[in-house]
Amino acid sequence: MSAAPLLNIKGLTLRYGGLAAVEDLDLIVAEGALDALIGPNGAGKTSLFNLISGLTRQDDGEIWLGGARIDRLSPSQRARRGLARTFQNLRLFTETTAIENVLVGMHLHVGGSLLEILTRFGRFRQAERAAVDAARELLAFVGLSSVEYAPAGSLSYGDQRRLEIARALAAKPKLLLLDEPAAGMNPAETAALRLLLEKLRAQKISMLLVEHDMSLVMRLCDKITVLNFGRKIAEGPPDAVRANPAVIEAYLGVKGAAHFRGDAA
Ligand SMILES: Nc1ncnc2c1ncn2[C@@H]1O[C@H](COP(=O)(O)OP(=O)(O)OP(=O)(O)O)[C@@H](O)[C@H]1O
Repeated sequence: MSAAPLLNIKGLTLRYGGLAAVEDLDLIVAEGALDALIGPNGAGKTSLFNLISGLTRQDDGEIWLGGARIDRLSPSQRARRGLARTFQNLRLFTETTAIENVLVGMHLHVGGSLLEILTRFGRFRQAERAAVDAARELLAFVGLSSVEYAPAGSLSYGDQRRLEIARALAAKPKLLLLDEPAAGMNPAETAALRLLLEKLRAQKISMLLVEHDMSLVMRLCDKITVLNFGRKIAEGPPDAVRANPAVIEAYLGVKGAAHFRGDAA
């Protein structure tokens, strides 16, 4: 039995001149799913994340979230509808503390501008106490309790990635888009990330992740969609995708079929 679609993408197309970065793409993320989007460099993964989150506008097609069409909304309107994302290149406020970074992610719910939250100003003071408690809980959830008041930029790379996830979670998203969450992580950090994503799945947060770490993707995800040159070339559970000849061929020039065994390299 398949769950209702939370994200429903229909015929999505984005062109840069003569090049289709994303072409006639259909994609569904079901409620509660933990799905992955993979493909060789330049396949269109980041372009698709930018389209979903509203940083880029499509040339064709539709994006629906929770039964409402969102593809004409601004990024912040989409965020208010329950969409959150992390970025391939971290986008934390490095000079401010970990907890303040989470509080910034919460501003959709607490009310008030970034500046007002950071300066603890005016009528937001009352809401602030509850927000700080919630931010603490989120930091504990991702395993960062011990560094609440450390500047974000002083944290290890793996901790900064987890802080980005905490900040994204602060907006209470229905769907979390994770752009290469394991990039640059050591094996211990990747193992901790995997546990974190499993905890999020247990909390019924739907996730779509772009990830090059095949071991992580193969072990963790319900469904994998494979892009190549902007088009979907395969989709299905990990076992089916890793055995798919079109997928192996798409990666052959990159790292070869061994890429898909899901073994730690
Ligand atoms: N702003 C842009 N202008 C022109 N072409 C672009 C632009 N952004 C992306 N592209 C092209 O669109 C295609 C898809 O790029 P995209 O970055 O989405 O791929 P990707 O799958 O995320 O790659 P990677 O794994 O390297 O991050 C590529 O051919 C890329 O060169």
